[in-house]
Amino acid sequence: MNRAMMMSAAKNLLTRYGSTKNNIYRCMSTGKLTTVDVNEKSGVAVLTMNRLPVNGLNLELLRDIRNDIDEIEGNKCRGLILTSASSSVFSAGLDIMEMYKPNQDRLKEFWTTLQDTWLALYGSSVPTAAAINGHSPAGGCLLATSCEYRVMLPKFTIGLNETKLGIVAPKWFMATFCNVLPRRVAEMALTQGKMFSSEEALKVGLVDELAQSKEEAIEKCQQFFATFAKTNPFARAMTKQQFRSKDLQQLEDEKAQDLEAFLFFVNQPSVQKGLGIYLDSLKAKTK
Ligand SMILES: CC/C=C\C/C=C\C/C=C\CCC/C=C/C(=O)SCCNC(=O)CCNC(=O)[C@H](O)C(C)(C)COP(=O)(O)OP(=O)(O)OC[C@H]1O[C@@H](n2cnc3c(N)ncnc32)[C@H](O)[C@@H]1OP(=O)(O)O
Repeated sequence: MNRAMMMSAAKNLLTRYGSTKNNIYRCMSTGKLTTVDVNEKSGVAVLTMNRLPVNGLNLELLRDIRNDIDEIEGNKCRGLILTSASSSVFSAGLDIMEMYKPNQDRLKEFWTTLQDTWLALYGSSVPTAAAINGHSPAGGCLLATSCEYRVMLPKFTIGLNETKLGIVAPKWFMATFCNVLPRRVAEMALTQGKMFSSEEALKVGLVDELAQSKEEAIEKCQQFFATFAKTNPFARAMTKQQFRSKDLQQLEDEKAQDLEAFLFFVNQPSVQKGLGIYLDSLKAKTK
């Protein structure tokens, strides 16, 4: 982050926090595939993904999440908890149908919206946490690890499994993973396409706590936010942004090249073939 960007971020944060210390704000749901509920007392917003059955991240769901994050930031919420309306899947990751035999204009829009959603979530000045109440592969894991804290229910799985699908996680997926895990653990897991059980994820630090129910997970996320009670919100947000600025700046600088690499990669006949086989295997499971 250069000096001008830092000053502008500081100005935004001062405007947000300057005179609002003890007030409670209300946020409103913006999306059709998401809901946002704000706890009137704590000011914490719960953003629920609601594209059942598996919260596949298609263009419309990503747009809704992105708009919600902007609205939660704008409404001066005290925290953002990301969770799912499904009782078994947090998010199945990117909707593979967006990448398989794609319409090229939509494909571009899809990837650009994913980039923007990540920039908004990873760079959010609002404290963020994920209540992971179901499986969370690939893009689902990206969303969860973009948050500052993770609480997961037992007996589910989480990880970046891209290599198992014959695709390569982009650099910013890897950076997000490395922000949570020791580099060696991250490299091993990424190259193996490893999906961690909830219990394994806790052990390596991919998640911070386990909870027995969604309600308990949300409560634990709220408790995490409470640890900031005696900190200055502006100083907290600036500190977070400085920790993450290198990763954020890298994607900002390379957005166009990243899009080009994605389009080139996804349009390779071998990748299309692999995605087709993977989709068939998923569908065969349900027959
Ligand atoms: C040199 C290169 C340099 C740089 C690289 C440049 C570019 C990189 C290029 C690409 C990067 C892309 C990064 C990709 C990220 C992703 O997120 S890819 C998606 C990965 N996701 C998965 O692998 C998860 C697959 N799903 C599951 O494992 C399971 O569905 C589940 C564990 C999540 C849930 O299990 P169940 O509850 O049993 O549900 P079902 O399996 O029965 O599924 C119900 C229904 O949903 C369909 N479905 C599931 N997941 C997806 C999905 N991700 N996309 C689309 N559709 C999905 C499934 O087929 C079922 O459909 P129906 O049979 O009901 O029609």
